[in-house]
Amino acid sequence: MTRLEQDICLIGMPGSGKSTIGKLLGQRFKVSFYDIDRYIEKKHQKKVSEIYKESEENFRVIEKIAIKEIINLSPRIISTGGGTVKSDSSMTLLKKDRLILFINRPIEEIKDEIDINRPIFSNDSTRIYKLYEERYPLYKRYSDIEIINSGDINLVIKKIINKVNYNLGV
Ligand SMILES: Nc1ncnc2c1ncn2[C@@H]1O[C@H](COP(=O)(O)OP(=O)(O)O)[C@@H](O)[C@H]1O
Ligand SMILES: O=C(O)C1=C[C@@H](OP(=O)(O)O)[C@@H](O)[C@H](O)C1
Ligand SMILES: [Mg+2]
Repeated sequence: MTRLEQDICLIGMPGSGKSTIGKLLGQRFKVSFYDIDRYIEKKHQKKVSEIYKESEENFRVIEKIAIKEIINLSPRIISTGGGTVKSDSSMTLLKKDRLILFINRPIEEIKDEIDINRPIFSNDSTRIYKLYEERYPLYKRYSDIEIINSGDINLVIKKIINKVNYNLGV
């Protein structure tokens, strides 16, 4: 497949690989890619972790405005932040005309890699398990396809392309 037949949005836990995979898919298909967090950082000239630390509520408002602006730019691929699924109205905007992929990376692999000092984990490495429990139903609810992200990321990209094609009957 040389063309990406369907616009895509990636959801999943923090550290699951959404930003990395979104960028790789954009390069693979030579299509436009936006990462919501990077867009927010450019727009506000501030780290998302700082905005989030000041107030999650305010961050979710900023995030929803960013989603509206990004959608107007008609990107083919969008990577969300791990908590975007907490806002039903944000997900309704993203779900329209887009295939939603749940990037599910084994928690142990996420835990081994990420900095637990991220504000979302409040310096507590066990917090990620609780977060996964809380959010898993949301990732399932909003996704069309689940992708296990484990092992060679290039093989994961291939798996995504195959699953997207299969889903579209291509
Ligand atoms: N399959 C994989 N193999 C090795 N490292 C991975 C894999 N998937 C993601 N990563 C790494 O995990 C880290 C978090 O990825 P990132 O794309 O920032 O996740 P997210 O945007 O979901 O928070 C990055 O360092 C990335 O390179
Ligand atoms: O899970 C969350 O609530 C968050 C995840 C982060 O994005 P990543 O999933 O890309 O790390 C970022 O949007 C913000 O710090 C909040
Ligand atoms: Mg990210």
